[in-house]
Amino acid sequence: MGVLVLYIREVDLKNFRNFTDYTIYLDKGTNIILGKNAVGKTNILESIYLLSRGRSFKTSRLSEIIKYDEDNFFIGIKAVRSSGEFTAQFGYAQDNKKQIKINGIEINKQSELLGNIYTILFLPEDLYIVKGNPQIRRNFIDEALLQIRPNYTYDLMRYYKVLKQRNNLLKNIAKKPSLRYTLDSWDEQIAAYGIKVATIRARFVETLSRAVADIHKNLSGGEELEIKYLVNFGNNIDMYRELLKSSVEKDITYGQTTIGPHRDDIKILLDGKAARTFASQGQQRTIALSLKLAEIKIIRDNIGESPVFLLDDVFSELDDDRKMCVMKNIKDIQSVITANDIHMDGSWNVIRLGVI
Ligand SMILES: Nc1ncnc2c1ncn2[C@@H]1O[C@H](COP(=O)(O)OP(=O)(O)OP(=O)(O)O)[C@@H](O)[C@H]1O
Repeated sequence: MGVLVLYIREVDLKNFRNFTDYTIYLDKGTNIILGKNAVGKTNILESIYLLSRGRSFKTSRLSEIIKYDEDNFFIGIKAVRSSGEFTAQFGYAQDNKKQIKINGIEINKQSELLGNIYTILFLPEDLYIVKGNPQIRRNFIDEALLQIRPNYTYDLMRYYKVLKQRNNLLKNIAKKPSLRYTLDSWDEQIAAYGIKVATIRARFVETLSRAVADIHKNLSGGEELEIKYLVNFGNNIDMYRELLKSSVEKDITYGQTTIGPHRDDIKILLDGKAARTFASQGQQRTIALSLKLAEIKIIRDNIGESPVFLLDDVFSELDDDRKMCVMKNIKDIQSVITANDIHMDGSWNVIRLGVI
């Protein structure tokens, strides 16, 4: 892992979404991108995220990002890091060609891009980490782990691969019961990988729960937040194997494995009550924000420097006290915040897009 980027100072965009040729200059601290709807504020966050993670949070098709009627896009980032200037460039042409350069040198594997610029993204829909279904919470944990512990990708991929194979076999057994004897070997594998995934997730949720409690108390003016990883298959491999065995008839009927970490959940408790059903929309948004801030703290503790915090439309539904508290909490890290307007005084860098 290279030296971590301390802060981004410039983003150059060419034919990127609605920008033909645009440069944005950022400060080390809080940056607020102001503008009316559809001027391209979120697109700027998307460009930074793309250079950090190698993919967009809006689309899986890079061709969609190219400005209409053009045939390629380019993003260039200049950053200041302890060892000097750092540059990263990402070019993509219509014919599916990517060109990625770090400090002017072309890299062949996209994975080499990762671990240079760390970002944490907050989107309005992150409210659904609290409010939505368990899959959204699992995704949040998995995404967080991928930045902190890149090898986790392999554990997760192996688990999902075996799960898919077991599910296919369950469907085949329904048609041809004599295949049933082959289940045992899959159960062994699925239990081994499943325990690994759940253990890594549970450990991370414990760390997250410790980190988020103080942050949330501070943001909310005293509310107690607690999160717990809920395993649906017991806490050891023997119990897991037993449960796989005892649910086999149900699994064959549904053609799906009903036990395992792909069904786990993360319980979020606000003052001891389930935040999913009990908390208000503003409280849920504050919880989501606290979780992201806790993620930043964990990355900082692990890596030694803070990620860049990208916040899309964070102020909607937060009252003035909570807004001020958010600004106070992020003042020591680099952040890029989009907003339609801002009615607060502070020493931040304001970038106005379009005519407002
Ligand atoms: N490939 C593209 N080429 C040109 N323009 C595009 C492309 N993709 C998206 N756009 C334009 O980008 C604009 C949306 O930008 P963005 O989502 O960043 O807006 P925003 O400023 O965040 O708005 P809001 O305040 O409503 O969230 C839309 O007008 C859309 O038409």
